[in-house]
Amino acid sequence: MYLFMHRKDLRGYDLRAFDAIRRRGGEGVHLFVVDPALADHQRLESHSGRTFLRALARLVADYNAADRKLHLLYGDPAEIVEALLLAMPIAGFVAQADFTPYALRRDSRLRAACERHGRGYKIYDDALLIDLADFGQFAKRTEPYKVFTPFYRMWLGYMRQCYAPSGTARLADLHTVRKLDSGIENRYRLPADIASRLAAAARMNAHAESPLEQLASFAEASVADYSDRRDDYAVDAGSGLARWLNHGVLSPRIAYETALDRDGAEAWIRQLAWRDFYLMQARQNPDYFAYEHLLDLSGLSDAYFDAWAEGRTGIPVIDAAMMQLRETGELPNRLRMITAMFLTKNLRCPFTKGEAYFRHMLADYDNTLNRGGWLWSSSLGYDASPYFRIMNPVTQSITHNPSGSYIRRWLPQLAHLPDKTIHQPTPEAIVDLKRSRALAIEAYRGILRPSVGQAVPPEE
Ligand SMILES: Cc1cc2nc3c(=O)[nH]c(=O)nc-3n(C[C@H](O)[C@H](O)[C@H](O)COP(=O)(O)OP(=O)(O)OC[C@H]3O[C@@H](n4cnc5c(N)ncnc54)[C@H](O)[C@@H]3O)c2cc1C
Repeated sequence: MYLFMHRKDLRGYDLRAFDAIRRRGGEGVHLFVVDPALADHQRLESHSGRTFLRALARLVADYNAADRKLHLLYGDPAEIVEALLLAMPIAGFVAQADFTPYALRRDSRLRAACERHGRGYKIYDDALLIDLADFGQFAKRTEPYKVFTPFYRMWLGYMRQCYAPSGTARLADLHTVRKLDSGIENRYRLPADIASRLAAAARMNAHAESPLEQLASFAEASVADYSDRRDDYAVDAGSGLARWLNHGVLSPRIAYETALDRDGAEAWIRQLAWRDFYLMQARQNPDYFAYEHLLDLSGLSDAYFDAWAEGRTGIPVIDAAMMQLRETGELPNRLRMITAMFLTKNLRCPFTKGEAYFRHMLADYDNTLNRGGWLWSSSLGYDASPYFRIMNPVTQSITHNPSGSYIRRWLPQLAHLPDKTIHQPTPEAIVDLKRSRALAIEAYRGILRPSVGQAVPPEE
C-alpha cells in the first residue's frame, strides 16, 4: 500500500505519479491535508482562499466522478502522515514537489517521518513543462539561466526535441483505500466551517465552466489575438487560467498541448515559459525567497502602504487598479506591474509588503509567481526590471487605455473628466511622480550596489 498526498496537483489526470502507480499496481491511500498554517480563517475568506477551496472542491468532484476515494483531513501534514504510517501498512509516501521555504520545512519533516519508520519517500515535479535535470543536460549547463531570453530560446529547442507529453493514467486506473483508521479520521476531521465552505465552493463550480472547458474556449476564440490584446487591461484578454494552473487543477502540459498548433499561440506559450522561468528560480536560485534578508531595505518605508492598498494615492490608474483588485481578486498583468512598481519605487515601500497584500487579494495567488512579479518590479532577482527604468503610471494609462474607460469604471467619481485629463494625478496625489522617481533611483542604486552590477541610469 502507498500513501499519495495531493498538494499543488489538485487533479485526477496527467500526473507522473499516477502513471508510475498504475505501472506498479497495488492500492493506496489518497489524501489531501488542509494545513491550518496555510489555510487560516483570514486566508479562506480572501479571494485567493476562495480559489483554493474551489480547486479542492474540483478535486473532490474528480474523485467522486471516478468512484475513487479522497480522504480530506485537517492538521499538521507531518503529524498526520506519521500517524498514518504507524496505523496502516503503508510502504511508501508519494507527493508533488514544492519549493517555498515553508514547503521545504514541511517536507523535510515528512521525509524524516518516512525515514524513521523505514518507508519510501518519492517526490514528482509536474509543475513545470520542462524536466529541469534533463533541461540542464540539454542546455549543457550546470548553472541556472539568469536571463529570460536565452532561457526561452533553449526552452523552445528543448520543447521541440525533448518534451515529454502528458500522462495517460486516470483516477479510474488506480485503486484507492476507502477506509482510514477511524481514530485518525476522528482526530483530524475537517472542521465544520471548512466543510461547509467547501460545499459552497462545489456549488459555485457547478455553475462555472470547468478549467478544461475554459482552456478550450480560450484556445478556440482568443489565443490568436492574445499578443495584440494582452496589455489592453480594460478588456483583459488573458486566459484567466493561472489560478487553475497554480493549484494544479489544470495540467500545464494539457494547456501547452491544447495551444501548441493554434495560429498565433506563440505569445501565450511564451508566458508559460515565463512561468517555468520563475518556477526554475524557486528550485535553483537559493536567494529567491531570501532577497529581503540579503539586501538592506531599511531605507525604505511603508508609510504610504495603506494609501496604496486602499486606492487613495491620487494617481487614477493606481487607485482604479487597487479597487478592481479588492473587489474582484482580478488584476491584469500590466496593472500588476504598474501598481507593484509604483509601490516599491515611487512610494519606496519594501516589496514584501505588497507581496503579502497580493497573497490575500489575488484570486490566482501563487507564492512563487507572485514573488517573481514583485522581484521583477522592485529590480531584484534574476532578469528584473533595471532599477532606473521606472514605469510612469500616467504614461502607462494613456498608452494602454487612452479613453480612460478603465478608470471610469473603477473610480466613478472621476467619470466626468475628459479623456485627456482623466489619467492625470489629482490635486490630492500623495507623491510627485518626477521627484519620487528620482528618489527611488537613488534609493535602489544604494540597495543594489553591493550585489547587482546594473548600469547607471541613462540621461533623461
Ligand atoms: C507583481 C506581480 C505579481 C504577480 N503575482 C502572480 C500570482 O500570484 N500568481 C500568478 O499566477 N501570476 C502572478 N503574476 C504573473 C501574471 O500577472 C499572471 O500570471 C497573469 O496575469 C495571470 O492571468 P492569466 O491567467 O489570464 O494569464 P495569461 O495571460 O493567460 O497567461 C498564461 C499563463 O502564463 C503564466 N504567466 C502569464 N504571465 C506571467 C508572468 N508575468 N510571469 C509568470 N507567469 C506568467 C500564467 O501561468 C498564466 O496563467 C504576477 C505578476 C506581477 C507583475
